[in-house]
Amino acid sequence: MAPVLEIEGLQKTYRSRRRGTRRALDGFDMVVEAGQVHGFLGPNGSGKTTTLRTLLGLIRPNGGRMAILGQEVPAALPTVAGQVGAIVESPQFFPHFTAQDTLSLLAGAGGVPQRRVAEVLELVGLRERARERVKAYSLGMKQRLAVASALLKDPKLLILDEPANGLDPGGIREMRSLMRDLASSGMTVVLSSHILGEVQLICDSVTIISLGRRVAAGPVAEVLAQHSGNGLRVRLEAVTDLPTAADLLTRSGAQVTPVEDHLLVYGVDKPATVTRTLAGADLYVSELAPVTVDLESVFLELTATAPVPGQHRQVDQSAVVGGQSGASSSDSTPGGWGV
Ligand SMILES: Nc1ncnc2c1ncn2[C@@H]1O[C@H](COP(=O)(O)OP(=O)(O)OP(=O)(O)O)[C@@H](O)[C@H]1O
Repeated sequence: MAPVLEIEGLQKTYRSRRRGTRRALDGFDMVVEAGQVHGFLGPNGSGKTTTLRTLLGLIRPNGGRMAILGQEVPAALPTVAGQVGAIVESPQFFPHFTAQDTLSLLAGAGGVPQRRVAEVLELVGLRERARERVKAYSLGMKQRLAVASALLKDPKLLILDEPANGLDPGGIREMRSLMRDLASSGMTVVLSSHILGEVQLICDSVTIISLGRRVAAGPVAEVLAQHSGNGLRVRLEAVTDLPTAADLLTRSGAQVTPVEDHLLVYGVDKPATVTRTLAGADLYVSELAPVTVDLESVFLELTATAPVPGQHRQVDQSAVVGGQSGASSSDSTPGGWGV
């Protein structure tokens, strides 16, 4: 079966008189298989929104190819649009409309049966507040309404840019179970997020983008395993023996980093090498465990965005190409992608 989403070698360069030429996507690749919840991760300015907007036909790319549900886009967008629900950037709603009216209007415009309105209000937890005006909604309630609008047409592919934005912890948990339920019902969900602990809990697979290029992709467990580095955490019965142990292991060829009450040991062929080396010097191991990494540390390593003490990281990830281009920035189409 063809992947639900396929992007190959996507290029996007923004040109503007004032800001010059900036490369936002530099040969970006992404594949999402059916029925997955897929996390799309990257630092600020790395090209996530540009990718999603390009995919939805809101921006013209400079190169590469994209396919949704096996059909090349943007050419096939009129055919596949009915099967894609998306929220990219905060959608704007009429403040004086209620959620019920907003969704009824969108359903009417999109040829969706009105009974679906009640279904999606229930799904996102807004049923009891559906008859209040949107202007009285909190940020999290507006976010739920946005998700409801993207779900109206019961899409095969749901694309959400920062769906947990503004949600309280309970809301984040509800959004997590909603995403999982949608995926179990056969929907494919692509979500961009900066809440990496959440992504690790929700997502089956991830793509990490940095500087407009893919730097990691695959099932979450595989991405974590590839970056665990086969390290070992070593504790000894006596903390005072740690310097001696570090010295011994280093001399046997391992890379050793002392961390408070234990050692991180890399570059040994098997755990038994550590125990044998240390036992030979009457040093006894009280704990020997593989170093586990989380998505956040993999992300920080791959995107080189870990905080450095005393430095203020500058946010922009995209590369400036040459100087002022003189070309106009007319390649962006305004508008959203509701029903
Ligand atoms: N319309 C535009 N004109 C010029 N440059 C743009 C435009 N839109 C985005 N960019 C630039 O392209 C780069 C990628 O931006 P993009 O919005 O895709 O990043 P992002 O990964 O979604 O970031 P964030 O996590 O902050 O939402 C940034 O340097 C941004 O300033």
